[in-house]
Amino acid sequence: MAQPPGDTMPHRGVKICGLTEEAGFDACVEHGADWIGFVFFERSPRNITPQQSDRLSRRHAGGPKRVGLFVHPDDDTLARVLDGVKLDILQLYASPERALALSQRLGVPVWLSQPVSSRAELPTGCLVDRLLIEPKPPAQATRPGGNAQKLDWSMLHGWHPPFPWMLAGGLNPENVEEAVTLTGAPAVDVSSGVESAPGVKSPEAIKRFIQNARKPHFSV
Ligand SMILES: O=C(O)c1ccccc1N[C@@H]1O[C@H](COP(=O)(O)O)[C@@H](O)[C@H]1O
Repeated sequence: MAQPPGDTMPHRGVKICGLTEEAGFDACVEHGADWIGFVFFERSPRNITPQQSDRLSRRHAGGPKRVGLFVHPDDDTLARVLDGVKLDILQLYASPERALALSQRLGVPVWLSQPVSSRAELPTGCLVDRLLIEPKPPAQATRPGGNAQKLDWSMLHGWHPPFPWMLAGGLNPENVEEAVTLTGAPAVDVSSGVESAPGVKSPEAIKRFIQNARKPHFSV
């Protein structure tokens, strides 16, 4: 539903994904990110071990919820990571059925990444706690996300699904305000767009991304 500027705006959720070092993590806490993501995927420049993520996470009690990102994880991988670090939410690249089964078995909220390339591919239902709407990766990509690739936001125009979702893919401090204005996304996720080098977060970019994502806007 469109809202004129000046009305009470709903809180726009912000997730900063792929934290590996202290400065980035501290910036997320300081500037009020809702969620931070740890990537447990070896082919990512943001890959982190359970022990490293646990050390980072323990720098601050409370703060953003800790999201663990997994790409088609087997049961052993999940068990090993969950043994090493406390995660509040699992973000999965998996089939909806596998995601649902894991959520029921592990008793942890599960988000599902949903790559799309056209409006016709937008999901009509959600079996888990939230969907992340993002572009399909380029043909030569070595990972399904975290490629700084932008979705064609126009495909989300007027899309108001009855389930929680989040916009991801190619967002950065400069374009996030336009992205939320055009899509009405209730929450946004960024990884590459707040980095000074692959896998190294920029505290300054994190601050600007969070501020710009939450600027009041007139959603269309
Ligand atoms: O960040 C990664 O390295 C990554 C690796 C494998 C799967 C997903 C990954 N990141 C997620 O991809 C999207 C978009 O990222 P970007 O902002 O375009 O870099 C986001 O959901 C990240 O959580």
